[in-house]
Amino acid sequence: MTLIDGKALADKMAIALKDKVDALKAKGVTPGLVVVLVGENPASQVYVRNKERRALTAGFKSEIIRLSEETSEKDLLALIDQLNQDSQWHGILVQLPLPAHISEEKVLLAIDPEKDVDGFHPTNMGLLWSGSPVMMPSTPAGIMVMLDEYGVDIAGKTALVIGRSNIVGKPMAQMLLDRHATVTIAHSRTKNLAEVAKQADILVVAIGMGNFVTADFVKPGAVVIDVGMNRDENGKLIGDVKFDEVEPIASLITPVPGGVGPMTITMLMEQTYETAKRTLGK
Ligand SMILES: Nc1nc(=O)c2c([nH]1)NC[C@@H]1CN(c3ccc(C(=O)N[C@@H](CCC(=O)O)C(=O)O)cc3)C=[N+]21
Repeated sequence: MTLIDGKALADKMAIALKDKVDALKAKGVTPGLVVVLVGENPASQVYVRNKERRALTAGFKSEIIRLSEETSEKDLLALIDQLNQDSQWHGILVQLPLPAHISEEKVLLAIDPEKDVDGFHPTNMGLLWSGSPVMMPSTPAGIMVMLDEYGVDIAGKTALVIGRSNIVGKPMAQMLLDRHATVTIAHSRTKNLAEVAKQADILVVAIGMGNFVTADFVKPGAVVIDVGMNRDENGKLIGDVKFDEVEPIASLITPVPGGVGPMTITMLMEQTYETAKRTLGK
């Protein structure tokens, strides 16, 4: 059995989380997660709906604020300021990508780092890189939980992260480094990528190109984590890894859907719960 079942693990963690949330509610704190969605990006709509569903199942207070594509940067920043002040919200998530006329950097800077459950604020990114993380980006955090759950030995192993985004690639590399892997970050300018990838014991693929990683990229017995969320010509959700070809070679592999995606949402919930719990002593 080589499959890492992210959906099953997410469901298992959701049950445990519900109990933790009930206990926190008994102490008078209900975790609150607010999601801000600007525009009509259909893919974002699906993710946001999944987040809402999981938040309500966990017993959170949850709201989606939907703003039109034409919302000004100024109005969005004013809304974030208001949510920062509002004590019912422990976590604020502004769904990315934002429309082109809004500066992502300004928006992420505006979110109170203590409510930044995505871990995208430079303060939280810096804390992660300096070895004392508080808020961690959900996707790589979920991948670390999956690796641990499936007993993957990380220390001393070679890990290759393909993709260098602030959201996945960079924090993923740091988390693997923190667990004593020998980490390489590859990207679109990397030469001989297949050869480089073939050295890796742990291969994390986050480049956003459907079926990009084929059998010739994969060392026999490698652990392969597919962060990709692409649509094929029929609108079907596919990963960055050509699953059918790579699965027989890998020792463990995540499917798409049902792998990294559900765990991303679960980690967001866990992080919002932890953030709410931290307010108890305040
Ligand atoms: N500020 C911000 N934070 C994010 O965490 C964030 C974001 N912006 N923008 C978009 C990406 C993408 N993302 C996903 C989360 C869950 C699934 C997910 O649940 N996927 C399911 C199925 C989804 C389907 O069927 O379409 C699965 O893989 O099994 C996918 C993608 C969070 N993101």
